[in-house]
Amino acid sequence: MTQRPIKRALVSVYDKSGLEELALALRDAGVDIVSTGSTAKTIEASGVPVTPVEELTGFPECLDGRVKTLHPRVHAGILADSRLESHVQQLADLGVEPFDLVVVNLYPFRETVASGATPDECVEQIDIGGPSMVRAAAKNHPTVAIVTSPDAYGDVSAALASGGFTFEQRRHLAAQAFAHTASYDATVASWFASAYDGSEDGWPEFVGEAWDKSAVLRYGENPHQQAALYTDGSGGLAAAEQLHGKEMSYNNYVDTDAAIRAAFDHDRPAVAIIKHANPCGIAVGDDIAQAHARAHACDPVSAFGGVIAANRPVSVAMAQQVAEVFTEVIVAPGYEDGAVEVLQGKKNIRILRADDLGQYPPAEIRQVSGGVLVQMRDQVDAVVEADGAVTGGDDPSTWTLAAGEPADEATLADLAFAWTSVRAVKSNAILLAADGASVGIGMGQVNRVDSCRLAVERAGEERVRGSVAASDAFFPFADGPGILIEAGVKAIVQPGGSVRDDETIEAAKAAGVTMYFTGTRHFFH
Ligand SMILES: NC(=O)c1ncn([C@@H]2O[C@H](COP(=O)(O)O)[C@@H](O)[C@H]2O)c1NC=O
Repeated sequence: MTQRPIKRALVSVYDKSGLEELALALRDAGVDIVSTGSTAKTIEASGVPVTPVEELTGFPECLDGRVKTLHPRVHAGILADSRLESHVQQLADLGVEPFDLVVVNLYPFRETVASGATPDECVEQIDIGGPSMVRAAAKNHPTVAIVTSPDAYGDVSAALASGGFTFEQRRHLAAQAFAHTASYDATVASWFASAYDGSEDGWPEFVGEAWDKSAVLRYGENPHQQAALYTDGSGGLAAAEQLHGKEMSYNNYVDTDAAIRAAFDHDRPAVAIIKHANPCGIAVGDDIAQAHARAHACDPVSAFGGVIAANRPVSVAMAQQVAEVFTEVIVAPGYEDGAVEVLQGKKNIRILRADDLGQYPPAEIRQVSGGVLVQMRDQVDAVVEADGAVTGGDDPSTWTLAAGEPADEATLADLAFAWTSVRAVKSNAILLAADGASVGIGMGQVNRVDSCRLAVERAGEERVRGSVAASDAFFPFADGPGILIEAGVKAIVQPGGSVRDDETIEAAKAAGVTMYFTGTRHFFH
């Protein structure tokens, strides 16, 4: 279908950015502007003639702005289908002039909720008239162009210069507009559902999420799968700034998220190196370079082509270490002067930065066929401070000594580190640690005894002796601990709770190995 010239526009925007430029462009193109309250005042102040909407409706804006544009003279002007002679005739009979362009953006409901406003203040920010106009204009896209974002004002100027939006452009704008109101309503409905639905089980009857496309990825997990990245606008990895390197792939995102999860569990400077969503090294250190060196030493073979997360700004010393190893991605809250330049020496490394890494919403969602599972996120409360002190719900002071002598301070700090770190390893997970660094990790096995074997084998005879072990869940049999004990592990931390705990405790006692029960497990599938 052909272009439709823009002769009359309705403008009603909460976000006034770019409004003056838009108004000037409309005026220069000879477009009549009708507008609401403070939008009209802003337009007028820029010297552009504007008709207040009250003049059109013959009705004053009232109820603190709850009623401004909710009027047949507005909505008939938006909804008349210019292709239908009957609509054109009816407008003429009613003395209503049609609109060709509607520019609306909505009250900031999400931002108001996030600001900690009272329920009444949040409810007042639910836009009613705005979405009505947006939906009406989007429905009538064969006639009307709908613009919901200041980002599209440049397109309006271009359309004015070229004789109007084409049908395809109006249809595209309509799709954007319906996505905008759907996202807005999902936010409002989720807020109501979680704040007021009154379910006795504590779970809202409705969960709504809206994501906006942020990037088309080269492919998905495999080259034959198409993929894209969508964001919820809350920041995090999906919004991280890329400072260097090739574009992020689907697998890069998955692995980088796993790396962030692993590194940001620790309070001390920490580095996690991930391959295929599992850590091949996690370590804390006095500084970030030391943490990286220790994490890398855990499994240098697997660290090749890995994804690295640091929970502190990357120093030049760390960057120099990283630059020696082929690395897919590095992500950190910042980079000290000169560190990026050192890393850039590697052409392909993707360098990411974000201020808010490690902050996840309290609930997480996983898709299954026909639905989604929603659970509260597994949190780690055990925090190892620089002086080795541990605080929080996974605090060793809450653990039960099940076998052997109480651990000395250094051993207890290592157990706490291992316990915190094993949370980031896919189940069944066994993590061996020494001096604040993993030395052997057994991950993702379908039985715990194989994970023990793998961890011991990865650590090697020398490093396993005198190390400590953490198991993400209880040992169902004494065979797993038997492998760890025989290899020379000096202390073990595990949740406990198996019907055969006695056998495991006996094995530890017999070998003089310290064993703690945490009472908490950290499965990660
Ligand atoms: N109630 C109405 O009739 C109504 N019509 C438009 N609005 C909103 O009012 C805002 C613009 O108002 P103002 O021009 O006064 O700043 C826009 O965000 C628009 O979405 C309305 N406000 C809320 O529903």
